[in-house]
Amino acid sequence: MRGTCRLGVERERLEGEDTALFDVRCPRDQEGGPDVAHGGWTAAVLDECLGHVPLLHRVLSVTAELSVSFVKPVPVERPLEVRAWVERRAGSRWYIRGELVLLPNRALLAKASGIWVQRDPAHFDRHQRWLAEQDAEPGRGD
Ligand SMILES: CCCCCCCCCC(=O)SCCNC(=O)CCNC(=O)[C@H](O)C(C)(C)COP(=O)(O)OP(=O)(O)OC[C@H]1O[C@@H](n2cnc3c(N)ncnc32)[C@H](O)[C@@H]1OP(=O)(O)O
Repeated sequence: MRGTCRLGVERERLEGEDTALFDVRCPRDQEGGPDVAHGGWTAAVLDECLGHVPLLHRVLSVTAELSVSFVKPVPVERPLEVRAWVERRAGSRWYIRGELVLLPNRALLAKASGIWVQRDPAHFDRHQRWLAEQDAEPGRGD
């Protein structure tokens, strides 16, 4: 699959059944320090890539948990790669891990693990109904 996104994911592909690879480049406007990515970009791109693994299996899911280790500063505007793989599945829960590396040497820059929960397409309609209830009953809080 080819395309671009605002996070700088340029290409994604499955490698075997349970691993996906993504060509990534941190855009200059995601800079958090001189020539290095903001940590929020690193977390977001790992969320995006790891969360695409269920989608590549035609499963709609949302992030329930995400843990990121920032190993080294991430340079902007350099070719990077995210590798994401399924560690295990339990019912509707996908336990996924991933790594962000600098090409061409594959130096490890960040790693992540998280849980994605399968949802049906009504997930966002359900959210809108919940939001309408919140608006109708300000102060309820649940
Ligand atoms: C249809 C999918 C389309 C996929 C493509 C878009 C990908 C988007 C990728 C993302 O950006 S995900 C964004 C970051 N993640 C989230 O927004 C997830 C927010 N959390 C949840 O929706 C739930 O906590 C979660 C589904 C992860 C938990 O599922 P569980 O099975 O562990 O718990 P449960 O279903 O009991 O839901 C926990 C609470 O969330 C509530 N909930 C679940 N789905 C909801 C919903 N759709 N709208 C409103 N509330 C919802 C649920 O009622 C309950 O509330 P209470 O504790 O008050 O009882």
